[in-house]
Amino acid sequence: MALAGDLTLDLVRDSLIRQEDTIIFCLIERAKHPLNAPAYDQSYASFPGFSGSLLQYIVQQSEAMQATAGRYENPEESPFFPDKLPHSFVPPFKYPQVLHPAGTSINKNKIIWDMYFNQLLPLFVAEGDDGNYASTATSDLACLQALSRRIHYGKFVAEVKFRDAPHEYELAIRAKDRDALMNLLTYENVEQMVKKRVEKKAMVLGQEVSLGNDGDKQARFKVDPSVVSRLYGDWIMPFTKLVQVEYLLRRLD
Ligand SMILES: C=C(O[C@@H]1C=C(C(=O)O)C=C[C@H]1O)C(=O)O
Repeated sequence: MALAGDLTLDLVRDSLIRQEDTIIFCLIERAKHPLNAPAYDQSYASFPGFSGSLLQYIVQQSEAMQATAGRYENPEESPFFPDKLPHSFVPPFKYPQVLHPAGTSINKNKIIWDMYFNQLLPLFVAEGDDGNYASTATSDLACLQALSRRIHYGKFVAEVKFRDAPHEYELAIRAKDRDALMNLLTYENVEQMVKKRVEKKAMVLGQEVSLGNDGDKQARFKVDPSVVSRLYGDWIMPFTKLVQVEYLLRRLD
């Protein structure tokens, strides 16, 4: 969603809520396949002129192709391999200038990548190997992009919170007081609601749907709803808040 100048916290929250659906659908798609370890093994395949795993190959090549089609011109998008990107060939679109320009330099994709592969993936995919490595890596890319977009959306969250209470934020920014900024931007009640809502969405969006009588069937979900709640509580929201603090620290530059 492109945000106009009349950015409000409600609009920003609406976008975050819609992005929950995207993230859960992406996880459901990835969970179709087992772990498929060779996709992440550097020694499994060699691509001409490229060193890395099949997954890295798919991510870097896809990002490069999407960059030529203008994906990273949008301030809501952050690439995983920013050093390797070609220029866009499409006519520039006038995205509303909402963020302070220093926001562009914030990119937390390294910690998102590590969290996704080292912590999250083993929690929601089965062990095993079905050989579908290209499709698996494509699903991983979709998950990574959805998580990255959501977490970097913290820049917009921070901007709107700053505009709503500039004096309070300015004091903490000038004192470079990260703890004070964290306290100002944290809403515990919102976070509890988010965790409950994503757990419920994982149940609704990931349920088995059949035409028979479902009443006596044990509920089975394509992705464990408690994992989705944990993903938000342990990683997505803390990382989004980290983006918010880092953005605010640069907001008066
Ligand atoms: C995004 C917000 O800011 C903070 C971060 C949250 C998140 O990442 O979902 C939720 C609540 C706040 O603690 C918000 O207030 O909506």
